[in-house]
Amino acid sequence: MTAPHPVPDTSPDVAGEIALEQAHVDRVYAELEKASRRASDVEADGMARGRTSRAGDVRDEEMTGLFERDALVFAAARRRSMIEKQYEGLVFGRLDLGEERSTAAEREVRYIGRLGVRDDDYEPLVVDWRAPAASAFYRATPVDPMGVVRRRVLRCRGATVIGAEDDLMVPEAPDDIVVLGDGALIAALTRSRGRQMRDIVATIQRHQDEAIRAASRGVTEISGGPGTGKTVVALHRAAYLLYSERRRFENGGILVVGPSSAYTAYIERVLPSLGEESVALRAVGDLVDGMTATRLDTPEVAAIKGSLRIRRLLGRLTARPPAGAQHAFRAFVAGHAVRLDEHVLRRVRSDVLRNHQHNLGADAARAALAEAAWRSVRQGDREVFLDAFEGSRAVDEFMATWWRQLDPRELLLGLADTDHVYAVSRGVLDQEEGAALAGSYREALEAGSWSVADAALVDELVARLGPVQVAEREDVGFYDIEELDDLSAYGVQDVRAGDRRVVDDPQVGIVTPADARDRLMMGRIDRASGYAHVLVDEAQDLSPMQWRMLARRGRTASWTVVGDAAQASWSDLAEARRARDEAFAGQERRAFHMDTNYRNAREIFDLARDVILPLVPDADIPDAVRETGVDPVTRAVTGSLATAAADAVEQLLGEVEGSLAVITPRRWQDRLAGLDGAGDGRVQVIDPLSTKGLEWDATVVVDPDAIAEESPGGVRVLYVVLTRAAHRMHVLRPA
Ligand SMILES: Nc1ncnc2c1ncn2[C@@H]1O[C@H](COP(=O)(O)OP(=O)(O)OP(=O)(O)O)[C@@H](O)[C@H]1O
Repeated sequence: MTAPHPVPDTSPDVAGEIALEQAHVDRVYAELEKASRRASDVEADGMARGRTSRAGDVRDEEMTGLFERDALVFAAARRRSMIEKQYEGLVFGRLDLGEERSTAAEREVRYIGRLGVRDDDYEPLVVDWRAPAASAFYRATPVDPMGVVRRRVLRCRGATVIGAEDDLMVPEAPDDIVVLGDGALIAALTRSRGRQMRDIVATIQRHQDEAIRAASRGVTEISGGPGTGKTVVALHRAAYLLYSERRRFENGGILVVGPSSAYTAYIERVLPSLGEESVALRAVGDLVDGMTATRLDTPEVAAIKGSLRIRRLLGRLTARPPAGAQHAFRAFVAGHAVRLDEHVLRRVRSDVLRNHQHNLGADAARAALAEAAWRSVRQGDREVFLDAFEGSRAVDEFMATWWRQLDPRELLLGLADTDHVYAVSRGVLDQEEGAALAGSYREALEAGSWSVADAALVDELVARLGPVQVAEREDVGFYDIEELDDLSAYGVQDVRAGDRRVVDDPQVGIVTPADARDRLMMGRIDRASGYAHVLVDEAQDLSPMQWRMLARRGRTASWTVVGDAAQASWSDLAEARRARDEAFAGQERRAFHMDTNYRNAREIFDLARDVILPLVPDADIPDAVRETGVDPVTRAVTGSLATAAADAVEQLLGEVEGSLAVITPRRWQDRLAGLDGAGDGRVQVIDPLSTKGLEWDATVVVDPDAIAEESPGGVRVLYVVLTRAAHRMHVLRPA
């Protein structure tokens, strides 16, 4: 395999060129040292300005001083932290610009780096890769050289230049120009992979750069087959947007959404390495604040929870009286016996819900109830009656259950009762589907964890119900505590108002999250906050309900949407497309297509292509540019699968330098779990769906037929699995 670390080149041409580059890089680092020291001084100075010898009130002018200080210290600390983070490989490119036959004196030299650095005379020593002056570094080609004679990619370790790779943009190099290396891209692609994705800032290709720098407004769609750089391009686009319109995107926020927490862990280093930390990275199961969902439902249940028809069921849940509410209202008010039957209460409820979200509608409901009560009496003075109604303890008690605050999670957990599901799903789900849905909530109650598909349902319910209103501390009075106390009869052991514990039974002690129901209801669910830009990766997998969840976060946002239909694990693509169109709310769209596979060696991708094409003839098949001369190994296993997998792992650990995955369907997971962490942590055992968006140097694919059978997207998920390896792949088929 190729060496993971570049070895210094020692030929005389190279040594001379590297010495020249080193001189410039040294100047840059010296300048940075100075800048870093200046930033520290500003920080120290700012802190000193904020110190005051007088305790007590702060005068206005002092306040202004403090704001200034905060702004100064913030800017200086940010600059210093950026400098520290981008120390490694700070300068990575050089352009020699001029006419084809120009002399050295006539040419302009421009260095490109992770951030811009200027000398004392404000002359640029390095141009930020995102600045317009850097764009020729990515866009110049021999057909359209854009004034570039030579583009050079520098390889550095720390502050030391150890190599360089050149591309000549003119047919013949001027005499004084030395051309080194075989091209930076292939060198980058052959390097081994780690556990986390790296940035590609030194080797972004022209077509990728066009997508990265596309206008910020509207919807930018990036499509392409496996390994075509869609994810990495989208992340560089986020960094570019922050650079080009920092105020808009930093204030409004950029949300990056991926399929799983394994994916967010995999990509989380890319943006910080580009100097950007103010981006929210979320897995689709973590989009609802206060809720974390990683468990996957069976494909049948995921299909029910993801499709739009579930909205009818959710609508019925929110329109019903809460569990425990009385069916009729009876009380003496102002000397009159009032009785409101179930059908009257139902009408009052539906009238109120027409104009109010349930959790925000308690006052309106109380007023409507008073009117209905008055209509049923119509004796005496109306105002006197309404006043008495308002002050009635019986009304308080009735309202406390009839219109209590509803937590969306409680409504979903109610679906663990199959009969309840049948009652609310008539005309929406058949019996089998209803039973499967109920089963999934019993599973949640056993496991104490939500499924990824539940997040979208909770979000939909929050939108219908409104956020749960928590009483202010001083509003939590005797009645509340008394009423909450009763819940202990139903197995509730700990109730909190805000962050205050109001039921505390010393016999029970502090309730730990080991209690599954408690764990499911932990934290406070809130309304979605909006973002200025939403970037969605693996968009082909989102269900219609998940698109609605995203739409709530992107009502005023521009979008970058990345995907490949052939890798979809969601079955009803047409319905998902409609929900997606709705989320974009008619904004202008621009599309970019990526057609070069930078990940897989050609030999590996050929195998994957032969699997997908017979079943999905219109799959978007990219060109794999790199060959290793080594075909993937396919073995029929007659003996123990665990032994065969261990053998494959051992062989591959010797052949590649970096990461390795054993990808196995659910049925073999337990038997292969022991391989996780082997090779000093280089080996990971992982299920097929969780491999979305990830890559390894080598993979062992276990039982491909079972992967296709078990997965909701069938062969499309197998296609994902077969396109995760960069350099080597073994496929094991139980005979
Ligand atoms: N210009 C480039 N220079 C160096 N490496 C690149 C370049 N473009 C892409 N790559 C590498 O190719 C690999 C695949 O990229 P990425 O994961 O973004 O592809 P993808 O299209 O999102 O794949 P998939 O759809 O299969 O998940 C990554 O290792 C990425 O760093």
